Amino acid sequence: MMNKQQYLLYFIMGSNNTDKNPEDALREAVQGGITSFQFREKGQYAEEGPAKKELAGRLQKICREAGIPFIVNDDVDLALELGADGIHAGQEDTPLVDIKKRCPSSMTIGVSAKTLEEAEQAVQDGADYLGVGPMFATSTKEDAENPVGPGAIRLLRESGLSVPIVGIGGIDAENAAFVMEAGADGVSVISAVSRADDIRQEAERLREVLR
Ligand SMILES: Cc1ncc(COP(=O)(O)OP(=O)(O)O)c(N)n1
Ligand SMILES: Cc1nc(C(=O)O)sc1CCOP(=O)(O)O
Ligand SMILES: [Mg+2]
Repeated sequence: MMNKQQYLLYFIMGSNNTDKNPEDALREAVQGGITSFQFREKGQYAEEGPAKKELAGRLQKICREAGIPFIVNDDVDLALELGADGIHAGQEDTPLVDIKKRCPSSMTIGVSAKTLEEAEQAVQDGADYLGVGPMFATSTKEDAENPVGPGAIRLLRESGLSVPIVGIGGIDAENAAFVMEAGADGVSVISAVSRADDIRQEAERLREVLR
């Protein structure tokens, strides 16, 4: 199970989120201080089948060696086959109750929520953390909704939710503080880190803001 500190800088990446070799990109992000990683292999040119599993295994190994939780996006079968540390599911993905039936209790289960109703339902169904977004405009997720802003996290906290929360969507070193001030335990980022010229330096810059 992930501890609260591990949500601080939650990096997400698939092979199409970087022009670099994904293993090199992840290694650089680890050196820069990311605290957890989600394998999100989807969209154009995404690997599938055995190639997806092999890539996931190579990235999982890097996380293991660094002592960083390795979370799989959407794909419960892959998470179980690899013995991942967790799984993240959106509102349109495998229902949380089904994930809970299949996965060991040691696995961290994250759920996307952008409204109080979705968040309360997810917590009631046993989510270990919530991913709330988009905080800001993003072009990384093709089907992203309109930004809900850090206010969405503030609302969840004011409503009494104490579950770990990460903000996601359009977050970078310039705006991450607004997400934390709203009550988040951490930020989830893709492009701010994966597309940086110097991935290690950008992760370090984010860690500076988050500390
Ligand atoms: C930490 C975190 N929060 C939210 C999401 C988004 O999940 P979802 O809505 O299922 O969208 P996809 O990522 O599957 O496109 C996430 N992946 N991680
Ligand atoms: C994967 C994802 N989920 C979102 C949500 O709002 O649930 S926004 C998003 C994309 C995050 O990428 P970037 O950091 O490059 O904006
Ligand atoms: Mg999903």
